Amino acid sequence: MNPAVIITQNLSKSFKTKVLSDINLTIQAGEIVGYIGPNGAGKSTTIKILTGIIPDFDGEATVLGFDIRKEPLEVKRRIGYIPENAALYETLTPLEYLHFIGQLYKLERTEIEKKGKELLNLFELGNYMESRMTTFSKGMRQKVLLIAGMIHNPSLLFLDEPLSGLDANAVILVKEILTQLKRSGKTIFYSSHIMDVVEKISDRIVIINKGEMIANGTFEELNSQAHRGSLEKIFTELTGNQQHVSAAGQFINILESK
Ligand SMILES: Nc1ncnc2c1ncn2[C@@H]1O[C@H](COP(=O)(O)OP(=O)(O)OP(=O)(O)O)[C@@H](O)[C@H]1O
Repeated sequence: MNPAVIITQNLSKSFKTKVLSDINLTIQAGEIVGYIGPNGAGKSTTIKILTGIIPDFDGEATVLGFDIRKEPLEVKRRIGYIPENAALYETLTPLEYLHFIGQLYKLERTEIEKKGKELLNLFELGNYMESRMTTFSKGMRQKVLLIAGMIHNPSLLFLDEPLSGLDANAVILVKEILTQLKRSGKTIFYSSHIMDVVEKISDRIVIINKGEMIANGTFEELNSQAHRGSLEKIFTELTGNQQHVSAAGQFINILESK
C-alpha cells in the first residue's frame, strides 16, 4: 500500500457552533479523493485546516508527514491549493500574478515565464496574458487560479470547487488533467458539487453532512450500500434531501402568490 499523505484523527472545528466533528481520514499517495457534501457541510473548513490556513482546531492532522498544527509552512511549501473564492490581485495581469505566486514557491523567473505562458495558452488565455484581470470573467479567473495552484508541480493538490465557472471545454480539460496527474502519482483531494465529475474521476468518495463524515468508499461501495445508481441519487439519499420536487413546487407557488 502507498504511504498515507493525509491522516486526520478526530479532526473537529467550532466557530460559534461545531462545524466539523471527529473526521477520521487516511488518504494514500496517488489517490483522487472526492470530498462532497451539502452547502455548509464543512468541506472548505476541512481543506483550510489541512492546508494550514485555519490554525486552530481540535484533533490531529498530518499532511505529507508534517503535523499541520506545528509545521504549517513545511506543508504549504509542498502542496498546491486552489481555493473556492480567491482574492486574485486583479490589477495584475495573469503573467504578473503567476510570477508573484511562482516566486513564493521559489521558482526561477525564466521557468515561471516559460511555464506560465505555455499553461495560459493551453487554457486559451494566450491573448489575455498581458491584460489586467479586472475585466476577466469568472471562468477566466478560475483558469488563472488553477495554473497558479499547480505551477510548482506539487505532489499533493487540494482543490475546492475547481470547476466553478468553467465552460464545458475547460471542464473536460481539467478532468483530464486531474486524471493524468493521478497517473503520474500525485494525490488529489478535491471538493465539488458536480456529481458526475466526482463519480467519474474519484478513486474514493467521502461524503460529509453537517460536519460529520457519513460515507467513505469507492463509488461501487457507496452504490452497493445505497442501491441508487448514480452519485447524485446516493448523495440526496444519504444527506436526506429528497424533497426537491415538492420544494421546487413550493418555490413557484410562493412566486405566484399574491
Ligand atoms: N470564518 C467563519 N466563521 C464562522 N463560521 C464559519 C466560518 N467559516 C465557515 N463557517 C461556518 O462553517 C460551516 C461550514 O462552512 P464551509 O465553508 O466549510 O462549508 P462547505 O461545505 O465548504 O460549503 P459550500 O458547499 O457552501 O462551499 C458553515 O456553517 C459556515 O457558516
